[in-house]
Amino acid sequence: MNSREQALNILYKVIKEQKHANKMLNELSKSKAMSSSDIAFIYKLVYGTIQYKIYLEYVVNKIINPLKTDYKIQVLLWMNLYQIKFLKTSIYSVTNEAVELTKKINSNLSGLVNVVSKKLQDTKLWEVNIKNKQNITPLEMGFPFWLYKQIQKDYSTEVANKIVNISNEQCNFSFRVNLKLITQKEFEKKYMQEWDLQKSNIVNNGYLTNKNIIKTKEFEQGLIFIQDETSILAVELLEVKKNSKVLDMCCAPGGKLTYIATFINKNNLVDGYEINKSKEKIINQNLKRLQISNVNLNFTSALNINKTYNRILLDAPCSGFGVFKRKPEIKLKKYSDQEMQELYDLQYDLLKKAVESLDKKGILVYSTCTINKKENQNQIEKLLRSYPDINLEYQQQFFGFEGNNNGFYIAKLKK
Ligand SMILES: C[S@@+](CC[C@H](N)C(=O)[O-])C[C@H]1O[C@@H](n2cnc3c(N)ncnc32)[C@H](O)[C@@H]1O
Repeated sequence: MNSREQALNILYKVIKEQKHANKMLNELSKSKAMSSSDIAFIYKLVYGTIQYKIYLEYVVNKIINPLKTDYKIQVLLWMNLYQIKFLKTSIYSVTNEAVELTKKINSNLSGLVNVVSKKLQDTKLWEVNIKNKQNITPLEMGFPFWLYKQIQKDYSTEVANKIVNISNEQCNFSFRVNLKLITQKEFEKKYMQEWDLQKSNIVNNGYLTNKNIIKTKEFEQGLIFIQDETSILAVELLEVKKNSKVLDMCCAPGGKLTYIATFINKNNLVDGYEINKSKEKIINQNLKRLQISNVNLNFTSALNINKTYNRILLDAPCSGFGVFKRKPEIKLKKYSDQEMQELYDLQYDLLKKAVESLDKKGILVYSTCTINKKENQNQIEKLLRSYPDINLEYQQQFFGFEGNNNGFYIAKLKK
């Protein structure tokens, strides 16, 4: 199977069947079935087509009837337009490859794909002509109108425009040092210059780099852990001490759990809860690589907790509308009202459980990777109204344009 066919199959599964792109791409890359340059090309085709899918579909629909065209062929045409417009691939190679691919899907359609692909090079066709001028940029950036409107309503047009404009950028690559194995001082002495690192402005243990650190022996040996600065911040705000009694209520895949564990004594265990047992493997892989053993994992709902703690992290399940840069398929996700309501209810039930499990003078950090006010500020406001013994010490909505990061929300509360 060649690169374009692989990309098309992955795209179809992501768009039609809501599968996760990064999971399939990682598996493909691990299988070593293709060269690293082919893999890089597939990543580009898949992520780029998803990022701009809404726009690509709009343009392609000017020349085909979507109701009468096989869906896989439509995905192929979106991928073709992405290559022509954004990768500047020659029309000759795009069309030829697409026709060959179509023969495998339905040879009757190869004539149509040939004609449509050639038409897609017409730059007039690429123009966006819609009545609502405010929606032109969101459409050009492949950003869903409903989400643009929601952000405008929650914050402002300026914030919404800034989010749209950066939504297809590659975000900063950041990591933290595994304090279990090496101090920051030792690490910096050895790697600061060699890896051309920049220290984070918002956390103590955070570094930005352009180096592909996943391929280094230091990554394999567990000296570093790739993590957004905002996720690192959520843990640092917990002020974990050596003998703190710590609970991580929603812990898979263990990014924050493994950081918490480095602040407490070796024989002090951090309790991690995770409802999804299928994530046990990935948590254990992270624990093993980072050589961390002072955790006590529980695969059940955090709503079943019946102990108290003086440090609680609730990194809640959320809509994810903050991580378009890393997971562009989030742009294509539309939850029903009922699904959203269930999510709000679960988040609030978990928050209530967290407050009820928190000792006096204890610290609770609530975080999500979304920019949706109803999952963030509104939940905390409601909590503060219901629990007068809880104080808000810090609250920040990161939108993702401040330091080329992802959208993230953090609230730090004290009893
Ligand atoms: C945002 S992720 C957590 C990420 C994790 N804290 C990290 O830093 O690696 C939210 C997790 O909550 C889990 N979850 C959802 N409902 C839960 C519940 N009732 N109890 C415990 N975990 C739950 C999900 O399966 C998901 O793995």
